[in-house]
Amino acid sequence: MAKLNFGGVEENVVTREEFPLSKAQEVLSKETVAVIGYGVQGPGQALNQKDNGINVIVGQRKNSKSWDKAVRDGFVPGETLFDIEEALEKGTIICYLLSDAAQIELWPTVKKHLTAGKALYFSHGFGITFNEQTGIVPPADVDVFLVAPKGSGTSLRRMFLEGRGLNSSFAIFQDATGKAWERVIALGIAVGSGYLFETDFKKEVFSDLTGERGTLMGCIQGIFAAQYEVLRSKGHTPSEAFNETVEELTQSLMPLVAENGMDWMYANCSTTAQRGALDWWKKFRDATKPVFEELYESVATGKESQRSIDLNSQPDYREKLDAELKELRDSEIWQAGKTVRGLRPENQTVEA
Ligand SMILES: NC(=O)c1ccc[n+]([C@@H]2O[C@H](COP(=O)([O-])OP(=O)(O)OC[C@H]3O[C@@H](n4cnc5c(N)ncnc54)[C@H](O)[C@@H]3O)[C@@H](O)[C@H]2O)c1
Ligand SMILES: CC(C)(O)[C@@H](O)C(=O)O
Ligand SMILES: [Mg+2]
Ligand SMILES: [Mg+2]
Repeated sequence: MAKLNFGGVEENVVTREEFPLSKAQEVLSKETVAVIGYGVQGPGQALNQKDNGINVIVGQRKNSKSWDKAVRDGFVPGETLFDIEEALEKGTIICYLLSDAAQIELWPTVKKHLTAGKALYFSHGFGITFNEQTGIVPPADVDVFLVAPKGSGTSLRRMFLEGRGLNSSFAIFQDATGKAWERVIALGIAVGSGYLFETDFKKEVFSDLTGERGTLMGCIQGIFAAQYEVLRSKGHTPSEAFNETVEELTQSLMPLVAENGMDWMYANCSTTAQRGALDWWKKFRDATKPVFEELYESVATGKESQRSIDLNSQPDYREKLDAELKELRDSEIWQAGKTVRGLRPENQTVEA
């Protein structure tokens, strides 16, 4: 592993130079990688592995939309696409990419097919860390590890097609064969990771649940809503409020942060903006830090995982979820956003 300096802290990471695709192909040459589940991560990981020359098959419920999508994506029924049980039987590495809640339901079936020497692969530490809630306890004679791409499966695939890579963490929970390290790293490279950083199952799930409830999704939606509502209540138009809250951030400023960091983005704004943003960021940090502490605690005590399991197991959960998402979609801010996106020059049809 390469030892690199991350802001003064040394970390061991795996880069693509150090562990090239050719090495991953060699390590996985005798394996059948069975990707179980074809939702969001399933397609990204299965297609990237397929394009990277790995022997990958997909296991998915027949007569489902995801089965049809797998067929459209080039997986062939009876050759590289099977129902879940058949894929579990054929796979030497089982990539368990059902939703975290569905993993609980299917676990007895998966366990049955985990014969000695196989590997069980996750993209989340959820099932293993919260095993008192999930009942997922693998047999001792299989490897158990994870590669957790730090982003959506949609981005994993898009970035792969653009010749880029999405960073992933990796962790080994159980090394029964003595080959867990090379197997997990090979898979991490094959699914299209940028670089791989080491974690453990508990840290992965604690950070991931915090991140998605926090700055990546929950918190960002919360602060968007707060600023938008204040601007609207003070008489600003939806167009002004949306541009000043979301559009400028995603289209202009975050790409600058992605390219060269926050200080560089600051340096490319006016001295007036810099002064104000330097004055105000610590107030926002101090206002939100207690909420992040509360959130982390809720994750670490198992409250968040239990809530997710309980709600997902309700028979009408899908409809309730759709209603909540519709409320978000129908809110003024995101309806205004729809109009704004439609006005981006690249989204407008050219008139004759
Ligand atoms: N969504 C992401 O981009 C993302 C990112 C990083 C990690 N992960 C992790 O990857 C794993 C897969 O997540 P996902 O978002 O791709 O899952 P998902 O919610 O998209 O579901 C995946 C598949 O599960 C199948 N499924 C659902 N219920 C089922 C059941 N009862 N029986 C059989 N099949 C069932 C669906 O048909 C679908 O093909 C999870 O552990 C998740 O935490 C996801
Ligand atoms: C894409 C995310 C938010 O990073 C992932 O953690 C998920 O659960 O979908
Ligand atoms: Mg997550
Ligand atoms: Mg995540």
